[in-house]
Amino acid sequence: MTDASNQGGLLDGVEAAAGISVSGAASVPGAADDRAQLVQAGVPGLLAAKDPTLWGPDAESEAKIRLGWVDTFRRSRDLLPELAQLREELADLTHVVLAGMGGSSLAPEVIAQTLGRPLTVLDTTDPGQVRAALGDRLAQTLIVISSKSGGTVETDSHRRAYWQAFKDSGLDEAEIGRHFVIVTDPGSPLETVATEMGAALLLADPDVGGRYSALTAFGLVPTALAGVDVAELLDQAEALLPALGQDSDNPGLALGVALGAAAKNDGRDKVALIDDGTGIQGLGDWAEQLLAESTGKLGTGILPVVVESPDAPGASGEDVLSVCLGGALAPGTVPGGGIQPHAAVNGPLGAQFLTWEYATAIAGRIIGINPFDQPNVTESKDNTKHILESGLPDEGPSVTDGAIQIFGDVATTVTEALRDLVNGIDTAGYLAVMAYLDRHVDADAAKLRALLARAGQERPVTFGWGPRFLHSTGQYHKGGPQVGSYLQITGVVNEDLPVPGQPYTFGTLQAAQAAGDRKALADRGRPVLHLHLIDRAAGIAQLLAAAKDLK
Ligand SMILES: O=P(O)(O)OC[C@H]1O[C@H](O)[C@H](O)[C@@H](O)[C@@H]1O
Repeated sequence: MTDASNQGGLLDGVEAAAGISVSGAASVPGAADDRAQLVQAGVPGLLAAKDPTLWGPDAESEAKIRLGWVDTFRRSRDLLPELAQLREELADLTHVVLAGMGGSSLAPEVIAQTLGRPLTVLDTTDPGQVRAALGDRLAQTLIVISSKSGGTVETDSHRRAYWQAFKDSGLDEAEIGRHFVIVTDPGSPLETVATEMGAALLLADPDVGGRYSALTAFGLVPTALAGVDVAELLDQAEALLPALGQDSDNPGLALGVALGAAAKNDGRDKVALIDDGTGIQGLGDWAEQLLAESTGKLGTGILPVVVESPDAPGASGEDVLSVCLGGALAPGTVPGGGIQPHAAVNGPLGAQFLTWEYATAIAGRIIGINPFDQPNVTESKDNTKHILESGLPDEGPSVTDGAIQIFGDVATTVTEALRDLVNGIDTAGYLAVMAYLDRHVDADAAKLRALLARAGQERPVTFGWGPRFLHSTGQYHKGGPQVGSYLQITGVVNEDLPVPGQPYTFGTLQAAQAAGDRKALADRGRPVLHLHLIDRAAGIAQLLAAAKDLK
């Protein structure tokens, strides 16, 4: 392993096109050779032309129906007139809520946050968070139900809860239908449901997988309804496409080679996605799903680690490729205040989406996996289904320390349990913090990531809200290298919420999701510490204090 960090103010080698620049990527050891091989095989041009053979015969049938993202911006333009009309017809519904998991909500969240339009994103089963959304400006709410498969349990539960809430508010069925917009793939069960509900229906590009769907109806419908000028994003992607077919001046190729070569040749199989603070908000969370689900399989993969800022713990490390991402810096510049990254990706959001998608497909070819499947995602879902049918596991805490119950015979205090977990992280491993909590009310729980990274002997630490991360890093945890340690945090539910028409509540569903994933991880023999907060605010404060104490 060599130190590819750059100590100067500028990163070596800038590759730029259509406003997007990738700097520094060429300095990754082995990158030049990997790139030469790709160029010799004609890969840049073939990928831009959607050749499904690039990942080998096993991946070919899937790749055939999953490369639409390359030029989906063309087909997405067909949505624009309908979206403009819908926005006009529904102008009185000023509070736009999006219910969707993983690829059906991560891109719209980045788009809305970055372009400054309000969008409430519901990607949780936490009863408090769902209840708060339902209670917020219901009469003015337009709820977008987004699901590619049409069968995702969280999203179906949100649909049911909103329908019931509108009903309880005194609306008749025709009036309720007007508050719903459905986004799904042609032929999905949700398409039929939309018709039955009398909801507006917008169909997505079926040749694009969920995590590559930023510039399809999944990214565009909720954000356009929230007031974003989405045509601009499509223009930015369109401007980039010609460069993606080239062997040089191709930012997507530069980034993909850097990601793949760092993992394959340089032992840097974790990538820190560092928000450079220049205006694109949440892109790391979106790229996290793209990289984790696309590469984390067959015991290999690239672990994305979303890092809050360049000076946050975990932005660098001996097995970490440090990549700054943002919108406003000039090519070759890096943000001040923190580490010098290996690479920086600057440029407009529409082009960022396409660059990262292309780069992920290139990295997938270099590390030898199919970047379009997610073979292990169903495992936790199946466990959850089974638990919902047979009941939650009958287990009690081994000890209660203050506001926190500790499960498993691991330690007598939270500090001790955390210390043991952190000290036990594998040499090449990582710690994943998985919080099944309300990401607004319990937002402070996310501070654990940096605190544990500081205490974690230079090991990468990721943070995910459950069940949202199950649709993102969850695939990597189960399909990637088996070197993870896991901290699962659950919390008391003071006021549960039924899922209308189902025999379970949101609280039970959330607990079953946590238990299902715990089982999937424990079955692999990985260390899983389960802490349950019997008072959420006090428990989070206690956890943060304990994590601070570790150093
Ligand atoms: O859009 P949906 O079909 O509801 O899927 C939402 C998410 O579900 C699964 O977890 C997939 O692994 C994700 O890639 C997907 O984004």
